Amino acid sequence: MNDMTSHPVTTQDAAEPILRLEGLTVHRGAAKILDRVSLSLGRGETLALVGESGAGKSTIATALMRLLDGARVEGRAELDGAGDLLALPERRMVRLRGSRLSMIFQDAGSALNPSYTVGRQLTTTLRRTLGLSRAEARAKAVELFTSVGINDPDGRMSAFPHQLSGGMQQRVMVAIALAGNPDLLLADEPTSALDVTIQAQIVRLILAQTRARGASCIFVLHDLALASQSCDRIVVLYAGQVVESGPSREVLERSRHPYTRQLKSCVLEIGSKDLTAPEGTVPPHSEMPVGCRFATRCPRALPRCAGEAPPLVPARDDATGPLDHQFACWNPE
Ligand SMILES: Nc1ncnc2c1ncn2[C@@H]1O[C@H](COP(=O)(O)OP(=O)(O)OP(=O)(O)O)[C@@H](O)[C@H]1O
Repeated sequence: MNDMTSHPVTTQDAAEPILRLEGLTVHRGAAKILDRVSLSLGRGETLALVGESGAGKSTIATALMRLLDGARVEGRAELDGAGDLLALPERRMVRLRGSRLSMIFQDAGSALNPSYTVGRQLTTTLRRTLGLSRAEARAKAVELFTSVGINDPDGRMSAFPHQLSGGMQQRVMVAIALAGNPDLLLADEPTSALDVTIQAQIVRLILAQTRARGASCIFVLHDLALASQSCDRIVVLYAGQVVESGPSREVLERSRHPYTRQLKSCVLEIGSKDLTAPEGTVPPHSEMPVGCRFATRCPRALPRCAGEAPPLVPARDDATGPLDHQFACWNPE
């Protein structure tokens, strides 16, 4: 089993937030896919979004990139020095994508363009984001391929995506995401399409490269053990709402929300991989309770929980800010 406590606790005095997300709400028709999600990310910090399938993790990342289609989005996402990502004109977003913020998608095989060599896809990004000449972009591409662990980087420049393994394709995606020196990386379960043996390597690679550049990263993961080992902070989502958040070690060792406890016990029982969901199912959007959304599955539910949604509150009396440990529960552990 993984050592879930090995990662250092990040302090709240981490630098000024690079991202402040406030009240992100996403509607699809009558369904509220995300409900007032707020989080802060310090410069150079790594944050994991954790929760079962359907919790809304990918929706947060995609909303930040402004790549959600067919959804109504409310809230603010203040990226330091750039303004509110949710309100900027599209032409500003086009410039920011790849240069200030980049996304690494779940399945590199479908995110890469099958018709162009991977070298061309990387050099195109380098030329667009850094304004390099053709020769400069090629040299930089080889350097980037080397830094993400691609063997024979020069030779691989002329490979098409289908000629590479899944792990290599994801390394190419990482190189493309890093090309414009973004200060915020969004990694959406970047290893879900890969063999278990390759998954940890890719997660480590992304975090090492993020840290080496002093960038920040939001990692979408559903493996709580991997999240706590690798990221500074954790945000636990349930049915589109934040139920607990804070420094990884605190959230893990002093979990207050019964759902976090259940996620944790699943990991402890099963080992680090293959997280199965806690017992029961998330209510469908059409039947979402008005009170705590977890109440229908919660072993500690009180009559109050069904009718009144609990607010996020600090886990400790001496808590001072949004980077502290917080939870939303009327009857915490
Ligand atoms: N394009 C879409 N059209 C309609 N509903 C969608 C769409 N994309 C996501 N949803 C719904 O939004 C909710 C949140 O989905 P999302 O993919 O963000 O969850 P997730 O936590 O990332 O799950 P997973 O781990 O399975 O990727 C789900 O109920 C999903 O069915």
